[in-house]
Amino acid sequence: MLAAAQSQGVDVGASIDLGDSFPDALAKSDCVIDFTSHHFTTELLAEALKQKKGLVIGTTGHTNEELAAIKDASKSIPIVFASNFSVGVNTLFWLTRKAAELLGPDFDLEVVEMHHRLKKDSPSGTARTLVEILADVRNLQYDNDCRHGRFGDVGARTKGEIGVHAVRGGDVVGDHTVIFANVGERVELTHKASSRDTFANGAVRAARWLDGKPAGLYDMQDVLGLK
Ligand SMILES: NC(=O)C1=CN([C@@H]2O[C@H](COP(=O)(O)OP(=O)(O)OC[C@H]3O[C@@H](n4cnc5c(N)ncnc54)[C@H](OP(=O)(O)O)[C@@H]3O)[C@@H](O)[C@H]2O)C=CC1
Ligand SMILES: O=C(O)C1=N[C@H](C(=O)O)C[C@H](O)C1
Repeated sequence: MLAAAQSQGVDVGASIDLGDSFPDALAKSDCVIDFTSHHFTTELLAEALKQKKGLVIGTTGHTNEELAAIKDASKSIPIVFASNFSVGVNTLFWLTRKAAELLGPDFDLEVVEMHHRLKKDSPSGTARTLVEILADVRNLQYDNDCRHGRFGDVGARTKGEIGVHAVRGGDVVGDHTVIFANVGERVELTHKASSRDTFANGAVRAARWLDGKPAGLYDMQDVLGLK
């Protein structure tokens, strides 16, 4: 993260003393860039609200309650919340919506993601966002209509399901493929990240963009002007 910030001309000199606690560090900061665990989200929101600081949240794997708390906090502070900070994946989000609209309801929808062996949450936040985009186009819902993998005598695929499959191994930075499959043809949209710097650079860009923004819930598409 520090290297990425430096590459964007941000002063990350070793002389900056952020103190020994999160509240101390936050008091000396303009905003927080959060890539931790969703278990930290409640504490993060409480302190940011107390100190009226903006947030850039990249952490994934939140519960519905934590997602609701982020939305609620954004009524008081500006928050950029993005499952993926890369320019490529945000373009994939845009392309996925367009392809789903153009290909229409006859195409079966499946999302496959692969990440390094240390990743704790599944499916990835990016895969979840992709499914949410597809669900939005099809008038489906992530919680009800997303099928997480298949095992056993589950029967034939139904039209109203969107499959999502999480593969884990090695040091894979992050691969995502959206499959649109019909009888006789299929379209696949794939993004592969090869360096984590792409996420760090995007998060620093989001933090700069956030400066001076009013309270609200923003995403990386807002930062990149893709909306
Ligand atoms: N939106 C995006 O573009 C991206 C999002 N991510 C997401 O970011 C998150 C972190 O991923 P990754 O960096 O691989 O994970 P790591 O486990 O490598 O790092 C997480 C860091 O957060 C710290 N941390 C965890 N829990 C807490 C807590 N409760 N309080 C304070 N610090 C905590 C850990 O400290 P310690 O080691 O001491 O436990 C560690 O330094 C994941 O949800 C991941 O999906 C990742 C990359 C890109
Ligand atoms: O944990 C990771 O590594 C990543 N997490 C994010 C996600 O869950 O989508 C983004 C990226 O794919 C890397």
